[in-house]
Amino acid sequence: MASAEPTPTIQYVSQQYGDNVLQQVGIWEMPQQRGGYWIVYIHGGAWRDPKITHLTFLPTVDQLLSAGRLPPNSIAGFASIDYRLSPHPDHPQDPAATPTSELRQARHPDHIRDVQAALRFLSREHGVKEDKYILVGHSAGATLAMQLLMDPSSRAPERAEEHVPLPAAIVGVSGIYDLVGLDERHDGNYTGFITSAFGSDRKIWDVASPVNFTGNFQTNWPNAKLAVLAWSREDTLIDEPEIDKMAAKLIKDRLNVSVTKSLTGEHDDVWGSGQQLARLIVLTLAQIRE
Ligand SMILES: N[C@@H](CC(=O)c1ccccc1NC=O)C(=O)O
Repeated sequence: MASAEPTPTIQYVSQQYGDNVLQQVGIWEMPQQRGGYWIVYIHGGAWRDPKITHLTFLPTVDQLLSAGRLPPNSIAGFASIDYRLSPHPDHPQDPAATPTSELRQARHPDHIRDVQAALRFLSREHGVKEDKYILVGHSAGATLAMQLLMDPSSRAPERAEEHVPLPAAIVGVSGIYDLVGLDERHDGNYTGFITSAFGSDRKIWDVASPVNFTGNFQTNWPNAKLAVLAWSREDTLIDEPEIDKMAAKLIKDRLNVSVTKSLTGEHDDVWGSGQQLARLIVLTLAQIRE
């Protein structure tokens, strides 16, 4: 039956979930395929790079739709979250001449609050429900994915308006999980962007770092199916101890963890063409649909 299935049509919209221009989500919805998982992406860019936006997920969406590798009805849609960014010295803004809604002056916990607000919006407006999506984060986006599980306000079932749906699986790609350790191993070269995002108090960096989470990830994420951690040995920005320490913490907390170091290329190559993220998503889907 070569000609049976028409190619699924997919509509792209971007929608605001807040007043800042960066408080928006890109959504690719497959209306005729309700019932499958949503794939929700959080981009990286060190919490500050305005050139890395939700649209960096587009090559992955294209790959997944064109490759014909997705089982029928396995995907309900794709969403990619923008969130308010911190200041970047290479992209200065004049506060006197810039509308507040365009200022990039976020400071932790603004980034994670925006991710939570975006997930609530996606749940309300698009049916992205608890356990019915895979959360994929790259670099600082992987930090945010883990921070979602660390934050008690993510889990407020008694207060419906605050409740944030948690994913069935998380895929952390080239993630930052230990802010102090990462900066130390890079001779303080990351102090600038970490300070821009978290302030100068390293005690706050430690509390915000997923590897130092004093709670238990499994307790906070009781319906977890799978945590995937992926990294490329050719990544010159994020080194191996990041994925190793994160894996150790998740395993200690008794989550089902899959670690792969078989990505290739530089830090941003793992999402650049979309091929590697698409492959990770296909594998993750296969594992959680078993
Ligand atoms: N392009 C970023 C740098 C960046 O994204 C980055 C640098 C080192 C380690 C991790 C990084 N990104 C994580 O989200 C910047 O302009 O600050």
